[in-house]
Amino acid sequence: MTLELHACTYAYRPWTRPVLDGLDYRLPPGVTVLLGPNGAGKSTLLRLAAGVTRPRGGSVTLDGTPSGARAYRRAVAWMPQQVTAMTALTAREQVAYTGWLKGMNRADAWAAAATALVRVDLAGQADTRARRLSGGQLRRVGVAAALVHGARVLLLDEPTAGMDPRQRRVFRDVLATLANEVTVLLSTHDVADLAEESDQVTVLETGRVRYTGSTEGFLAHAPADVAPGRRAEAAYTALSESTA
Ligand SMILES: Nc1ncnc2c1ncn2[C@@H]1O[C@H](COP(=O)(O)OP(=O)(O)OP(=O)(O)O)[C@@H](O)[C@H]1O
Repeated sequence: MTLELHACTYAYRPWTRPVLDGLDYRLPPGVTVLLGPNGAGKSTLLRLAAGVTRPRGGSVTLDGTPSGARAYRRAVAWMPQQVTAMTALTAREQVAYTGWLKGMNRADAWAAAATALVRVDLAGQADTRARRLSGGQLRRVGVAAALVHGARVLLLDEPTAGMDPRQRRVFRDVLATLANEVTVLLSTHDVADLAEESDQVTVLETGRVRYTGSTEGFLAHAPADVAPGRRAEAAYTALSESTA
């Protein structure tokens, strides 16, 4: 299962400097955490990988299937940075609707939505209108929607933003169970929280891959005397401060 961006260029406006300029990126199996400062291009990369945005140049493929294809859309799930509550729908309806949009029949989508909500610890709110949920709960609806149709690649844009510590823990547990099933790329600013639990780390800076490789290799950038719980942050800082 190889998701690949090849020579991808993307600018939000034709006259502005591209956010990504000829980017080559290959997503390895397992869980990869995508780090980088504000504006580095993480969301843009995720949107291109999700096929919701088309590159101006280059290609995005999954085992050779182009991102515009229906098979690609079924295989890849994307959770946007802003999860929007669908007015009038309950949490379960919103998740089921995503499954239906991805090609599931209504009955399967309805059943899978319940299972996905259990996985993100939101079964108790299944019948609550999505617009009444808190920001953190709504993000969990977004995670459930990404899980509902059995995608093989999950692209999650800051999934833990706004979650309280308990919900972060739930999310990390979900991630641990997913690790053997699917390929995950998730962006986060919670360096300490997630980077040490991932298989790989990618650091993006001004649209360029500053580091991509094993989490172990990433952590090795931390100074030797750093306490174990602080290694990810220290490694990230060291990488950001070193010259390219
Ligand atoms: N809709 C848009 N229109 C114009 N420019 C945009 C738009 N979305 C993003 N950009 C610009 O593209 C660049 C990359 O943004 P992007 O959201 O991909 O970065 P990011 O790494 O996800 O940042 P953050 O950590 O703040 O979410 C930034 O300079 C941003 O201002």
